[in-house]
Amino acid sequence: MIKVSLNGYGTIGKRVANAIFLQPDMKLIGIAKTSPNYEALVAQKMGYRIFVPENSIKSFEENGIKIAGTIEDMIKESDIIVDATPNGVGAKYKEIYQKFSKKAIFQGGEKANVAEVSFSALCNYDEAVNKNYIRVVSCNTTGLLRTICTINSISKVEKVRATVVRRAADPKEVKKGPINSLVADPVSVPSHHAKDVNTVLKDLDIVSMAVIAPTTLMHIHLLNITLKSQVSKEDIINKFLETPRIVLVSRKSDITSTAEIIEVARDLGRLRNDIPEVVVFEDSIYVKDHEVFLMYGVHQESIVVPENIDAIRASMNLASREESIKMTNATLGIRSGYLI
Ligand SMILES: NC(=O)C1=CN([C@@H]2O[C@H](COP(=O)(O)OP(=O)(O)OC[C@H]3O[C@@H](n4cnc5c(N)ncnc54)[C@H](O)[C@@H]3O)[C@@H](O)[C@H]2O)C=CC1
Ligand SMILES: O=C(OP(=O)(O)O)[C@H](O)COP(=O)(O)O
Repeated sequence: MIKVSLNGYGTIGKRVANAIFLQPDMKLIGIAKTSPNYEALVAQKMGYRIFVPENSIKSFEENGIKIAGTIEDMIKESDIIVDATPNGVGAKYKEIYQKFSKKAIFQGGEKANVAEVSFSALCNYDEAVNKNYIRVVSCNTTGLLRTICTINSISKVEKVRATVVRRAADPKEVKKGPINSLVADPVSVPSHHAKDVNTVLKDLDIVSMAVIAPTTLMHIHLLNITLKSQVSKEDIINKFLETPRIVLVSRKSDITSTAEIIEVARDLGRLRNDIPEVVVFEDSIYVKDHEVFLMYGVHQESIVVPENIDAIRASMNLASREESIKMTNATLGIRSGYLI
């Protein structure tokens, strides 16, 4: 059993901790938090061991939270740490991981150079095998890479033009906006998403533009992909249907929005309404000569969760790409085919 700990128990961290807990080849050592807020109280209720900075022990204990030790204690006890702390904080923690010769998985908010490799399981699992420091790319980049690498397996992708409609905030974030505007973010082109895709697919011709929309549920991507050879709409649909971590919504289900996708997750009783799969609108797939157009939704809070689990296996060389993806999907209930 590989000993794994989770530093930064927020939107991503709480989901990855739960996923680690469910893996048959991993043991969750504990989670680290800095503030004794509701997330720490829930973690305690879940039965996780909680580690905190030395100077915060008193404030946690005053809030009725039992402490298992300091964050350094947790790091020392682990073989590998998943760092899901806020953007830039992971890079500071890297010094501590290095000090104790521990491997670490970072998130997409960190700069690419924090790690030896940026990671997307379907695209470059093998490149990450045995690496000490791996960065799971951001939610939007994970959605882009999963889709592009899948289409590339039926015909070589020569060019991608992507428009990313970003959710403004996660549902729990009370201070973020906008509430009454679409914001070009970044206003400059290309947005950082194309650059981030190039950390994995280094030679791909990709340009992305992004706007932020006042919604919390999901991102939506509008893609225009140029292929080397023409493929049919059916070829693409069939490939998506057999690909793990991609699901389709069809005209039959009458789903045309992120709200309805999340409602299906609620109705299915999925934990936290999570949909780690890329959700492709089947009717948006359109082929014109060598060009493919499509739209899909990305559930920002959960799409990177299976990638983190596979990144741990790659780093520890625990399983092949196929074995790891299969085990992760089975334990987390991640599907292929139609969402409903
Ligand atoms: N929220 C999202 O939609 C996605 C976020 N990411 C990336 O995941 C990373 C984490 O983002 P979120 O989970 O959204 O952030 P978050 O703010 O929800 O969670 C961060 C957690 O880290 C804790 N923390 C803060 N400083 C700390 C420290 N010094 N030591 C230990 N814990 C500390 C906070 O208390 C909080 O619980 C970022 O790199 C982000 O870019 C990636 C994909 C999607
Ligand atoms: O990494 C993300 O988005 P991004 O790929 O658009 O930068 C996550 O959704 C976090 O974005 P945030 O920095 O707006 O919280």
